[in-house]
Amino acid sequence: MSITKMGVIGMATMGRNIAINIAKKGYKVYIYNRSKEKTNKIINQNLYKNIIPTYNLKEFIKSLSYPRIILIMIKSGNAIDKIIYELKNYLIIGDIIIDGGNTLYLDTIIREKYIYKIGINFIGAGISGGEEGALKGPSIMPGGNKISYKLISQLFKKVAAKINKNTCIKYIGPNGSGHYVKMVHNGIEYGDMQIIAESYLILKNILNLNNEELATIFKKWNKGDLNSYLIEITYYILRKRDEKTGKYLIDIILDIANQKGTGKWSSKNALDLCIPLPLITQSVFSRYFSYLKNERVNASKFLIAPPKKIIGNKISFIESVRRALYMSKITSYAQCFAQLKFASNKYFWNMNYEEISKIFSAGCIISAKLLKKISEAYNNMPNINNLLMAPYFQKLTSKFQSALREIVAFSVINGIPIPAFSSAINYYDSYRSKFLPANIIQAQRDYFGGHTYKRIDAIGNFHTNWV
Ligand SMILES: NC(=O)C1=CN([C@@H]2O[C@H](COP(=O)(O)OP(=O)(O)OC[C@H]3O[C@@H](n4cnc5c(N)ncnc54)[C@H](OP(=O)(O)O)[C@@H]3O)[C@@H](O)[C@H]2O)C=CC1
Ligand SMILES: O=C(CO)[C@H](O)[C@H](O)COP(=O)(O)O
Repeated sequence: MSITKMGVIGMATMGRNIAINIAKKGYKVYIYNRSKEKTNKIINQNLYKNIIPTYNLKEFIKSLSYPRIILIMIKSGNAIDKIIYELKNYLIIGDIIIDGGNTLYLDTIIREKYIYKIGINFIGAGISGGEEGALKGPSIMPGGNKISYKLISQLFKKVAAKINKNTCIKYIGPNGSGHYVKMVHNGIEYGDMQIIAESYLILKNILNLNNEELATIFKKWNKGDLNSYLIEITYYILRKRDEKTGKYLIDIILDIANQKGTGKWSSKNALDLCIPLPLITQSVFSRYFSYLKNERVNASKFLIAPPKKIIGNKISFIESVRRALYMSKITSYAQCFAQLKFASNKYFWNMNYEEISKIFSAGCIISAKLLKKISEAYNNMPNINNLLMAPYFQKLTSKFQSALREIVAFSVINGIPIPAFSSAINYYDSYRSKFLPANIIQAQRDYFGGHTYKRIDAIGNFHTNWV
């Protein structure tokens, strides 16, 4: 069946730009937004004749042909339930609703079940790329009923980002799997942003570099292994001047990092699954630390910093920071892909990690050169438990670990907070540890609570009368 038209609900940043993107590909796009101002704004821009405004849901649905394909791009949470509740009055068996927002995968699992029961197909699609990606080609992670996905796949392949011969969309799996992958994508995004921020802090505080010098370093890094969207925009951010004052904008931006919460979802999920995700969790906590601005300012007057140690060779220090950043990035992706694997097994999603790394390769916030190495690693070893064990990453981390150790130690000695960098080396060391001191913890649990322990020389649970 050939699709020629579809509907988009929600004309804020993402919905508007995806609607334009779809229209550019020659489809008729009927748009609807709760408040009419956003709809009128896009129409007044006179962009494409095949973007057609509608002002209530009834009119919106009537404009579409069967099966009606409706992409919802609105604020996640209750708003999605409300809109589905209204839509359900007008939809018939076989119509397709796609939730393209940042929805919690657990909500998608519930909604898919409910909507499927009434005969409507539901796809929970993670979409990444921000404003620019939505317009030029985002990375799309669809989950849900595979037959419905097949109906919309041709259209969405035209909309998605392309890199080399790869189109950044692939069916992920049933029910909430697409939104789960988007959640993990955002966890990676939090980690990447935090380790870039820590690199900036180390270089700024230890080497006293100015914004132009810092920008030059990021520009150079972007030409090598660290090549990524986030490193690229950091270069532009560091050079941007404030229109009002003429000063560097970065020096005027308050050091409080906000969040909508998807990074927190990743961390909470890892805690629920009982799997380690320290770098992402430290990145979430770092945003929480940033909120304590007044307390931090006050504490800085009373809690003494250590005396500054001077570094020897500036050039080799910068190279160590680059290696520390790359090593941290690798451990971060290793943690997050291990999280995907654990969840995929638990929920029977049968995820393909090679394909997922390819979807992340362009159009999204975490697009990076490293993802090519990750997809190659999964191509060679599809069932590997942890990316650190892939021969390429074994070799690379054994070479780069000393730089990360050096930078973490030097930052700690100088009193520079680097929670994500230090969690990266701790993850690496914990993962490669044949022995961890959990025997002490287990003995303590048995001592105070009779919780029993296992022995290395016998099978079963044992309890000791410790006193
Ligand atoms: N911004 C980004 O960079 C990215 C966002 N996303 C996700 O995509 C989705 C859309 O994001 P974005 O475009 O930024 O928009 P926002 O998340 O800022 O949401 C604003 C839109 O939601 C609509 N809305 C809010 N509540 C309701 C409701 N109860 N009923 C109907 N409509 C409602 C608003 O309508 P009204 O104008 O009437 O208020 C408006 O169109 C979100 O889930 C977001 O998390 C995903 C990737 C990137
Ligand atoms: O999904 C996104 C990109 O992939 C959004 O930009 C996301 O909302 C940013 O997350 P937060 O507001 O929590 O920093």
